[in-house]
Amino acid sequence: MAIRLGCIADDFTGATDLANNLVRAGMRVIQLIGVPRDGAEQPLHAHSGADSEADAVVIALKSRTTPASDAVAASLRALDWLRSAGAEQIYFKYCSTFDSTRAGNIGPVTEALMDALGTDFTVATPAFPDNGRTVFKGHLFVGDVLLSESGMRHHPLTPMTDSNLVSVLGAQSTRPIGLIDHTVVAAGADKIRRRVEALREEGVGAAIVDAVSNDDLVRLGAAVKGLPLVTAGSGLAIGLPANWGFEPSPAAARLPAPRGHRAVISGSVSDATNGQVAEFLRAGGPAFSVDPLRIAAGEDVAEQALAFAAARLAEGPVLVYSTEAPGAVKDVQGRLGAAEAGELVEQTLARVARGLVESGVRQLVVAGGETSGAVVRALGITGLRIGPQIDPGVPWCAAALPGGDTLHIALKSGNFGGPGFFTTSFDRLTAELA
Ligand SMILES: Nc1ncnc2c1ncn2[C@@H]1O[C@H](COP(=O)(O)OP(=O)(O)OP(=O)(O)O)[C@@H](O)[C@H]1O
Ligand SMILES: O=C(O)[C@@H](O)C(=O)CO
Repeated sequence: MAIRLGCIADDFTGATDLANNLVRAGMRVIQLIGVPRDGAEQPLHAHSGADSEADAVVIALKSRTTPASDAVAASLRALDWLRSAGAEQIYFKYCSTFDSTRAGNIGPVTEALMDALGTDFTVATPAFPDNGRTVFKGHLFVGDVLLSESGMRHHPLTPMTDSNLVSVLGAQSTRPIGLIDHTVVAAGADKIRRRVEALREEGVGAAIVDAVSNDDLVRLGAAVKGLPLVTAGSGLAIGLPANWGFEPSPAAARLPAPRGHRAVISGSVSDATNGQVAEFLRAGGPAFSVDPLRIAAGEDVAEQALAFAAARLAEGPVLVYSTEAPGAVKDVQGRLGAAEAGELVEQTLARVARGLVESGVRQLVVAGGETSGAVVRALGITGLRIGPQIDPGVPWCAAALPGGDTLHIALKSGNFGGPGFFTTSFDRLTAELA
């Protein structure tokens, strides 16, 4: 089997977000957790818990905040794998809030991929209008405010204090960065292509592209047909599958029927997840709170959580969460150290995930990018087949557990999902696939 589109994503939940948009536009997609070690021959069904057919493969890396040289090396390994699997075009996926620093990693990875592909031009747009991310005159908006006025300005690792993406990407790149603005994008694919040629002649290496609507992304998608490399958030994915003749079809999202118990593990501390936990508690769902200070004091909190869950799994989804409001998280971080607190919580939630699966959970929602990485690794999952969307950016997926069983799993990025996500996601799975 040869794939059409090969994708490299800089984190786990971001990879699923991209895969979701490709599936919605008609491609069958498999997401791999890291670059497979055994090379291109490795059968994809070993990763996905379903058949091996895929039109696109998304390789999920953890390269958003690593040193730039590590991110480049991992991305080039992923590129090699995707090219040997037949990929005709490469898509580098980063965050819709352009999470990066002056050192990278969006610029360095983009330029390394351009060099390896021998291409002199690419596009860059984090626009994802379905989730409120739009780019206008090169400036990124999150909802109604500029990126630099959004919560992202306080991000601990990648504080985003400049909304002008031409200057943000310029600071991370050796090549000149240009702009394809909304007047060009609105005029259609031919006009965009002509602007690309003009920028190329000026020696521009990459252009930020305005997009304020899905229609803009569809026009851009048509215009970048045949470009060896595109770079974007997940939004551009809605415009690419049509270049190979794919059309939206429920068949692209088909997964095996769900079975087994249901659970939610939440280690995300974002505003959206805090709201989802509050809504689950308000509705009276069974929930166990993981307290990092008790883990640090030596209590076996994972065991306590599993005992709590075992008695309630038959009732419906059980939630195990460490999610707290920013003030409480800061307090814990002040006492334990931010990295140490994160590590303790991730290890505990990963053990809880293993125990829940041993207790028969086969439908699992995980909230938080880092948390998802820890859980997926603990469960020995190496790949996911992408199924139907729950909310923008979050699909259900099927994974093969090491014993051969299928686990339905949804990896929710911290900021995504509606307030009722922790219950509606299961209703959605039943409605779509049962
Ligand atoms: N109560 C808590 N106190 C301190 N740290 C916590 C607490 N709960 C979770 N954490 C840690 O905070 C980090 C949250 O990161 P994670 O990526 O999982 O979620 P997020 O940042 O909200 O989501 P995303 O990255 O998808 O936007 C993890 O390392 C987690 O272990
Ligand atoms: O693009 C986004 O916002 C998400 O897919 C993501 O990358 C979250 O980490």
